[in-house]
Amino acid sequence: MAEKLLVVEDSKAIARVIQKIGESLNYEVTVAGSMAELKDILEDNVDFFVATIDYSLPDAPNGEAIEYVLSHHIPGVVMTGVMDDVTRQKILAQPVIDYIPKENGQAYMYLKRILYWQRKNNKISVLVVDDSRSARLHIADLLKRRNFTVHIAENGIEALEVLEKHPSIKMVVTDLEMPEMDGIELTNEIRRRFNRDLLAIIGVSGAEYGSNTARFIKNGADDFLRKPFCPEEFYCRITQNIENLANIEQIQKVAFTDYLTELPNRRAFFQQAEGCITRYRSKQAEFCLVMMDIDFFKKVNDTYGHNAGDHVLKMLALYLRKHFGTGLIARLGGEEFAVLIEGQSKQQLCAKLNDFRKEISEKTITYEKDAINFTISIGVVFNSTELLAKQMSLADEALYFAKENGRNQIKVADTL
Ligand SMILES: Nc1nc2c(ncn2[C@@H]2O[C@H](COP(=O)(O)OP(=O)(O)OP(=O)(O)O)[C@@H](O)[C@H]2O)c(=O)[nH]1
Repeated sequence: MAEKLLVVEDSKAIARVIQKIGESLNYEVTVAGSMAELKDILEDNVDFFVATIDYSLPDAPNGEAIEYVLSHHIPGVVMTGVMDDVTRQKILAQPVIDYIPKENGQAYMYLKRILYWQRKNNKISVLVVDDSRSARLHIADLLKRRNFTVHIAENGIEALEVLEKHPSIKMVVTDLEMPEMDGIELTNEIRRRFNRDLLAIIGVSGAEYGSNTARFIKNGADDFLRKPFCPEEFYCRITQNIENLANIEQIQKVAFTDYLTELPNRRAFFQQAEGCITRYRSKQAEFCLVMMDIDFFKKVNDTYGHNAGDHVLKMLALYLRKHFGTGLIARLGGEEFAVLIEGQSKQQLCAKLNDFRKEISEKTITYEKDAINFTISIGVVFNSTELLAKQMSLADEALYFAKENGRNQIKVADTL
């Protein structure tokens, strides 16, 4: 079910922009154009995930709507055209998610980022490390407003223990001066265990120690906040670092995934196969490395078109997932796939592969008005102690032999 976004805004044009932003993020949007409308809406329904609140409404000109929305336990982002410092302080004294001056189009881009992350953040854990209880609670409170899952620690040693227990932690916000182990030592220790792709570190320290910014960064921190900091700066840095991690994750996903079938690609297969084989060997399991190729695939493309060919590749990937999902499957390129699986015995693995080959040969794939039949050839090497590249070349030779021998069959490398 879609989360609900409440837009409190008297300008119809701005409300429409925010509504569009909300809908593009799959929020179900309700608009209140005045304080009176807001009261009516919240009388019947307080089930809103988040609200955007215009500071000045015709019937509530001094931010009254903010307190009203927050009193219904609805987290709110304040949008305002009033830019003076007194208003800003008044807004930030309340537990709002953020405060956005409606200066230009960037304000709406920033709002979109907030609304996007507000839904994702509850799956992201952040560790706050500070020996001062009040500082810890303040940072934890700011993070909870943004929906993060928060862990806390009083010093570096405790922080390492918490990190060990909660591998889901993606970000550490650490103070500098702490007993037992300070923030710089902690940053150093964390970087020995987690690289920057997996975990971000933000160092925090008092204004009088200017050089600490560089010390934190040189020791592996990603960012730095000087105390006392304002909530807006804190949120900007947190969001920026979370977005960096998400971008790296996305780039890695793209680099290791086949775009068409969404199976792991050749790079991913080479990266993961050695580890799989080592695991199979250490538990003395029977295993095999399989190279698989669609027969006369060019004919499928020539007869039914390239899109139909793509559909066949996607369907084969689905069947591979269904049959060999517990192993490692990859599309190596074109119409060639690799599978690494363990089983009870060579016979059982052979039977499994043969059942798969047979099922594919009997299946009819429909694409638009066409019914497409195709077969696959398989080359396999069992329990090989050779290096991965050699195992792949042995399975490939067996595959070539299966093709030469008439296709739609399995050849085992050591029977060549
Ligand atoms: N639709 C589609 N076709 C692809 C893709 N990648 C490679 N191909 C096609 O796969 C075909 C492979 O042809 P061949 O190497 O001659 O092999 P084949 O026709 O399967 O014949 P054998 O392997 O000898 O049985 C070529 O026509 C490629 O254009 C893809 O992503 N989508």
